[in-house]
Amino acid sequence: MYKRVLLKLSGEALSGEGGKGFSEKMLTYLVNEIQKIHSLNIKLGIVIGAGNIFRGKELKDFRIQMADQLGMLGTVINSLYLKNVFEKNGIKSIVVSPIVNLPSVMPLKYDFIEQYFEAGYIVLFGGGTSNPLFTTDTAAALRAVEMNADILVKATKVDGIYDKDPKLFEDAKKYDIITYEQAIKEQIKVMDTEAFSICEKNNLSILIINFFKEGNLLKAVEGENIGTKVNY
Ligand SMILES: Nc1ncnc2c1ncn2[C@@H]1O[C@H](COP(=O)(O)OP(=O)(O)O)[C@@H](O)[C@H]1O
Ligand SMILES: O=c1ccn([C@@H]2O[C@H](COP(=O)(O)OP(=O)(O)O)[C@@H](O)[C@H]2O)c(=O)[nH]1
Repeated sequence: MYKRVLLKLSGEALSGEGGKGFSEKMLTYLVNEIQKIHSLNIKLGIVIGAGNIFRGKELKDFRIQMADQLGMLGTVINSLYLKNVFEKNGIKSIVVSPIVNLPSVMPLKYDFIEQYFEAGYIVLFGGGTSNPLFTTDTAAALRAVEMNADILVKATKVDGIYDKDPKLFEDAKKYDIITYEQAIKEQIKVMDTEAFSICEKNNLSILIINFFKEGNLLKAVEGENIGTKVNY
């Protein structure tokens, strides 16, 4: 079983696949999935995207630098939203972010983060990398290395990495394991090259799983053979 986990969730984990905003049904599902792993006493960090609010590249009339700042703020909104939902369900969490100064957002300080983990809090890392032109996949890689995670779990909408996009090609074949070298060479789109590269350089594996299949998150954390593992 993994003991220190960084979980990357798409903003769509809050809205449902392809949706915008927040869905009660999805939030209930998410809390149930998180509760299953939280009870295992693992140190859990979460990076949440903002696809349910803004993705920079979707804002066509904006300069990308501006659009991406909206996206980053969206990740803080989602983190705070999630903190409140967790609180209502008896799960302790704390939002940390380098990009905003709000009463419920703590600064990103390594020593404090360790203390939050020790005290049983889930740490929600908001604000992405704090730079435009990146995505929350890269932020997840960065925070995973910073929190010394033993796995980065990207919980997304496909069952793992395939030889081609499974949403477009019915005959796509799934890999159980793939190396970073292969993932980068084949330009696998399920995660950014920057994220692959950060994890490779820091000897951290990534596990890609389908978030929308009940029980998958628990299986992933328990080390079951699901999804696709990207190894260094
Ligand atoms: N080779 C591939 N294997 C798996 N998924 C792929 C591949 N190429 C493209 N994709 C697409 O990547 C998507 C997941 O990436 P992304 O949209 O960035 O997820 P998220 O919003 O969870 O960060 C999947 O929905 C899938 O359609
Ligand atoms: O380091 C970062 C992380 C995110 N973003 C912006 O925030 C948006 C939301 O993140 P992402 O697209 O990764 O969300 P997801 O698809 O995971 O919901 C991105 O599209 C970018 O516009 C950014 O500029 N820098």
